[in-house]
Amino acid sequence: MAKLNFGGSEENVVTREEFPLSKAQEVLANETVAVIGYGVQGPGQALNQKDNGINVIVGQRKNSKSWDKAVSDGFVPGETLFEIEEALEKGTIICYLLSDAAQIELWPTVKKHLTPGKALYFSHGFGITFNEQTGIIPPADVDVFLVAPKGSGTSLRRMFLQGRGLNSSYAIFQDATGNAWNRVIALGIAVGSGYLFETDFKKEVYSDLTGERGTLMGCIQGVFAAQYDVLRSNGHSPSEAFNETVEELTQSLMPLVAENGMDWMYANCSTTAQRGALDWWKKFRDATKPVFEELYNSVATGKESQKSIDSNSKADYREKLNEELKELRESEMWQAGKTVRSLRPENQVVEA
Ligand SMILES: NC(=O)c1ccc[n+]([C@@H]2O[C@H](COP(=O)([O-])OP(=O)(O)OC[C@H]3O[C@@H](n4cnc5c(N)ncnc54)[C@H](O)[C@@H]3O)[C@@H](O)[C@H]2O)c1
Ligand SMILES: CC(C)(O)[C@@H](O)C(=O)O
Ligand SMILES: [Mg+2]
Ligand SMILES: [Mg+2]
Repeated sequence: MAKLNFGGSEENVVTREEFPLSKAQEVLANETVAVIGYGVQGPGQALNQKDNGINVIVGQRKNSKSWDKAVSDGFVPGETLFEIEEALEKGTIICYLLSDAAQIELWPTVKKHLTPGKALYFSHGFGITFNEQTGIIPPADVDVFLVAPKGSGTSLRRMFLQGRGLNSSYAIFQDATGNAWNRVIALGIAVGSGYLFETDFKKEVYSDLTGERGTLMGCIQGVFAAQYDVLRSNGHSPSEAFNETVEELTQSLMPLVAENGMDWMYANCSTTAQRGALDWWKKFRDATKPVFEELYNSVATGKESQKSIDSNSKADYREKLNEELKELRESEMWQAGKTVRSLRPENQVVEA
């Protein structure tokens, strides 16, 4: 395990150089990895493992869209694709990739199949950390660990196919076999992680819930909407407001920030932009910090996890979700975005 300096703090990370795929294949040679659930993470992790030569099977409800997707992705019913219980029985490592709320419902079934020496793998610290809400308490004689890709399952697969790798965190909650570290790192490499950084279950879920509600999705949509509204109410056209709020960020500036960092970005725009951005960033930090404190507190007190469990278990969950997504999709800002996206040259149909 390498110790790397992250802005002055030493942290443990595991790279592919240090733990190559050949080592992961060796560690997992006698294992059957059962990926339970084929939603967003399921396909990314199962397909990457399959392409990496790991003995992977999928457990999914029959007569579902996800079952059909698994078939069209190359998993074969009766050979590498099974009903959930059959996969649980066959698997020596159970990758529990149902939605966090569904994991509660299926837990008694999963527990039944966790015989001594097996491993229970998560991609989130949710079920274990909030066990008073989820009831997920594994038996003491199985390994329990997580690999949490820091991004969507869609990106995990795409980046794998491009020869790249998404970063993941890893954590061990229970080492019953004495081999949990090798198992979890091997899985982390096999699912296509670029590198792995160490965490624990509680830190993973607190940071993940904060991030997705914060800068990754909740906050960014709120900030987009605020700036777009101000531009629109001051007479700017939708195309101008969208380009200046979203399109330039995602298409031009963020890829450069990703490559070079924010100081480089500031240094490589006009002196006018530089001055303004330097003057304003602290004001935005100070304005949003209390909201982030409120958010973190809501995560740490278990309010966010409870809300997510409650809403997910309602019968009209999908219907309500679709209504809320429709509100976003049909907002003027994202309708303008649809037109803007269609105008990107790579999205234009070129006539011969
Ligand atoms: N979505 C992501 O990109 C992402 C990223 C990092 C970590 N995670 C974590 O990975 C895990 C899986 O998340 P996901 O987003 O892939 O899940 P998901 O919401 O896509 O659901 C996964 C599967 O659960 C099945 N399912 C739902 N309810 C069920 C039930 N009652 N009984 C049986 N099957 C049921 C669905 O058919 C689906 O195949 C979660 O712990 C999540 O927090 C997800
Ligand atoms: C992809 C995300 C937002 O990082 C993940 O945490 C999720 O829950 O889907
Ligand atoms: Mg998450
Ligand atoms: Mg996340």
